[in-house]
Amino acid sequence: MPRPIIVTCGEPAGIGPELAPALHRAAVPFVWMGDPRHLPDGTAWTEVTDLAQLPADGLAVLRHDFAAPARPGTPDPANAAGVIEVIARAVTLCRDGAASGICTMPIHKKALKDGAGFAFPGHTEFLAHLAGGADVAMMLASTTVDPPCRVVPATIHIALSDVPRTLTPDLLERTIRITRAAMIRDFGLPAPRLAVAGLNPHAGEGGAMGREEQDWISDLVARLRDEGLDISGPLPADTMFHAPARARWDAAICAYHDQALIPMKTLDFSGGVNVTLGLPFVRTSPDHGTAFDIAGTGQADPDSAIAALRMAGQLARARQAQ
Ligand SMILES: NC(=O)C1=CN([C@@H]2O[C@H](COP(=O)(O)OP(=O)(O)OC[C@H]3O[C@@H](n4cnc5c(N)ncnc54)[C@H](O)[C@@H]3O)[C@@H](O)[C@H]2O)C=CC1
Ligand SMILES: NCC(=O)COP(=O)(O)O
Repeated sequence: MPRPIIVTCGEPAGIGPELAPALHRAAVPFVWMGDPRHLPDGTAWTEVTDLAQLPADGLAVLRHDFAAPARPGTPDPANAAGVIEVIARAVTLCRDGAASGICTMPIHKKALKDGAGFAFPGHTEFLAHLAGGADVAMMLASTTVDPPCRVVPATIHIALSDVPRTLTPDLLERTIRITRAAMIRDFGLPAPRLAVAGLNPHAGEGGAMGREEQDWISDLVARLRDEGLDISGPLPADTMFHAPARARWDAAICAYHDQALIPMKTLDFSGGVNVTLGLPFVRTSPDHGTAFDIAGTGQADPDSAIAALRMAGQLARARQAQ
């Protein structure tokens, strides 16, 4: 049997735990790690201790006891440490070879900061840290639209006012190279076509609306193209995401979070998958967050989580075949 994917429980007060019973639809061997008290009432689950021996039926649970039960919509600071421990434990299982990847359910960053002093903006940076300081990038990938929309923000969880000084030539070049390597290694595209979004409206319109494109982004893209990369840009971001434009690239490297995530989530919110590129193990996640406003109401759509688990299985198989 292939090694399973670990599904981390995420924030117990969010929608993560209630998505677990639907995940079998991904048709990927997986184990859910968390506190069984946080699963929806009536969930059929079986505790596993050996990842090579999964039960034939019901939800396989790798137990991690938390300090407190969950109250949907209201995170308990006492549970913050457990959320973090589960992620770290999943990484250890991957690195030990017992699991083939991780699919994380959403965390609430502020709840973890307030409850346990979590010092990372999100999973992406925490996982990079656990991997010994890996150079990573965040990709959001659609799964149900054609042509696909795969976007990689070069800057991630920072204030918009900090973007221009944080987006350096070094950061953009590293993000482009991480993206290209992952498209080849993980997505099976030997010659990925990359597009780079401009920072400013109309990609600066020749300096009339901002200078970064003229001052350095164009030169960086030209240098990488001379090196042999199939790369275009800087492109005006407002006209690069409609279907005929997406048909010209396999992944778009964007300047900042919302420039990347708004088009992807608008096109495919229920099929969107968050993938961390550049890690030594596979990690995916649904594109949505903890959705406290609907947690515990039964309204949560499991499709993005199912797509994320399915993609984790695909990426893990691709790596195992290498
Ligand atoms: N991978 C992760 O751990 C992620 C964590 N987050 C975190 O989640 C928290 C809440 O973030 P928000 O910006 O409010 O985004 P959100 O995605 O949690 O919610 C935005 C809106 O979409 C709805 N929604 C989200 N997922 C849904 C689903 N599966 N089915 C039906 N409706 C759904 C919610 O009810 C809400 O109205 C924040 O702390 C954020 O940092 C956000 C994205 C990813
Ligand atoms: N907006 C995407 C997001 O918050 C996911 O962050 P991460 O937890 O995957 O780093």
